[in-house]
Amino acid sequence: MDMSVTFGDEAVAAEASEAVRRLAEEGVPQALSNGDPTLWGPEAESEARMRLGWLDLPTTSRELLPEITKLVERARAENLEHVVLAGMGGSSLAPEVICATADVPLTVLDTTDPGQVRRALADRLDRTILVVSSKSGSTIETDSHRRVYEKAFRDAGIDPADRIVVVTDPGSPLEQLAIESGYPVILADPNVGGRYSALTAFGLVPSALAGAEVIRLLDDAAEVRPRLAEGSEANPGLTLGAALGTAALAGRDKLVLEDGLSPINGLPDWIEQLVAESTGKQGKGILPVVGADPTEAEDEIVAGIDTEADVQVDGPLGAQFLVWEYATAIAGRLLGINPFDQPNVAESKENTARILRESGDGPLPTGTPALVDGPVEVYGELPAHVKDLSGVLTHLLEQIPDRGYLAILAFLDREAAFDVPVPPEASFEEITDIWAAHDPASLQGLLAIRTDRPVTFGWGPRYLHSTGQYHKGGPQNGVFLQLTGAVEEDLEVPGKPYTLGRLQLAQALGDLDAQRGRGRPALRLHLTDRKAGVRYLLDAAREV
Ligand SMILES: O=P(O)(O)OC[C@H]1O[C@H](O)[C@H](O)[C@@H](O)[C@@H]1O
Repeated sequence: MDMSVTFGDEAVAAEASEAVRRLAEEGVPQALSNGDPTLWGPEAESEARMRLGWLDLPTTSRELLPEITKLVERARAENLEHVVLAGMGGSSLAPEVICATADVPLTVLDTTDPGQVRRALADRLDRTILVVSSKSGSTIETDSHRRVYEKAFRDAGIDPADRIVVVTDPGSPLEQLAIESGYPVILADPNVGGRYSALTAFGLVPSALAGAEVIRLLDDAAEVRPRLAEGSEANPGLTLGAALGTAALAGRDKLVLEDGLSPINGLPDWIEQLVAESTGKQGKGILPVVGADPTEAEDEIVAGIDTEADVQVDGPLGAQFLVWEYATAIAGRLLGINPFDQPNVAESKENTARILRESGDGPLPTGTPALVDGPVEVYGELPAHVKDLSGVLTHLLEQIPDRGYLAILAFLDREAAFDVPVPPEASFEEITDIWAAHDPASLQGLLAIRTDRPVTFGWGPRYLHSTGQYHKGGPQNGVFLQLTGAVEEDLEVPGKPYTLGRLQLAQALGDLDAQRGRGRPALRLHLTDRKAGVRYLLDAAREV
């Protein structure tokens, strides 16, 4: 299957074609293909100089294959069939889509929800292999997962050194720890940023362990690679980047991502991080909208993966990764931003660290609820006429400005809905209905039909490493609805003064501080009983 970018929207096609011509005249496609770090201006140059390694990965990553094969053979020989990946953002989003597309099971831990981590721990610990992936080697969630698993392995009489594999950058504190602990380390290419790292060790190692055929990804990427030097619409990365960039400049800066019934499963979540973190800064950016239907709003453009849309991007997964990365770099140039930094991500992390530090052993600074409706407490400022939960939701929707959006950010257990018992004779449709009725993510669809503005949904803290950059650094027209929940059974983080549940709440509060500090409307709904709270909230949304 060949990589292609085609258009269902003539206006987008015409703008893109004109921009392709201009960019070609300026020599941009050739320069990008050659790894020229000057394409994003003098301020971005030093960062870009060490962030363009992704262009060579279809060739350079092949060096990893013998090492990966050895790891896979060892895991097979020891019957380690449950592959758990601890990694945030760029360190887990690519393996998630690679494994979903290959239809091989991978348990991804990119959460601080104690229930979700407990579920992973309870699943075949005796046959678990844990991949600890972190480029920086200092990400708090990933560090916590490693600590939790080390203890669990030891408690079960298993040597962690037999079960933990580390993927990190050379020289990181995690590399050092791995060496000291006797964990095998696969070093990733340091000249590739996290969200561009799908075809590095970060994408390949966990995916191969889970059973995906990773060489195919490199072969498919290698096949499209020569076209990325071309100065014409035969260059799919140039065409896609020109379309995204010119559409955003013309005001169509909400990018609805659809993968329909495509054989590629879940790529929009990966694109979401790439596009949001790369472009959402200096008050500019492209907002990816995943999991929602197009609204036909004027500021929207729809991209389809192997699916008819304004811009349709067809091709195999390995080539898609490379083409979207190239396109994002092109769109970044057109928008006049540095697509390789994430200047606002640290802010929420710092807020969280401060909140944990200042609260010591005492309660976290949650404040007092402005309203309590059933199992839901509402934190934040509310006008006097708002008396119940559906009033709260209506109030939030009314606050979305022109060209703005609502972001639902759920610091909850992403898998909890699937634990709900289903009758043994239930049909597939009945089962999915039961799940949806217990899934906080259903709130996105329920609120989306009550506004003509985009509604996004992100799981916390996962989104902090993805759209969180856009929410803080992009155009300031977001309205934020946070969901948190009471913790029934918490989990210690060995060697740390916080539990996972405490960390999770501190992360929510830290990001809320960042949004409120910018004057954005932001409310936190706290579910004092999670299961009842989700149902109550979804019912309230139906009444809006
Ligand atoms: O791989 P790590 O260093 O643990 O980083 C994981 C993620 O964390 C940060 O928040 C960055 O903004 C992301 O781009 C990155 O993918």
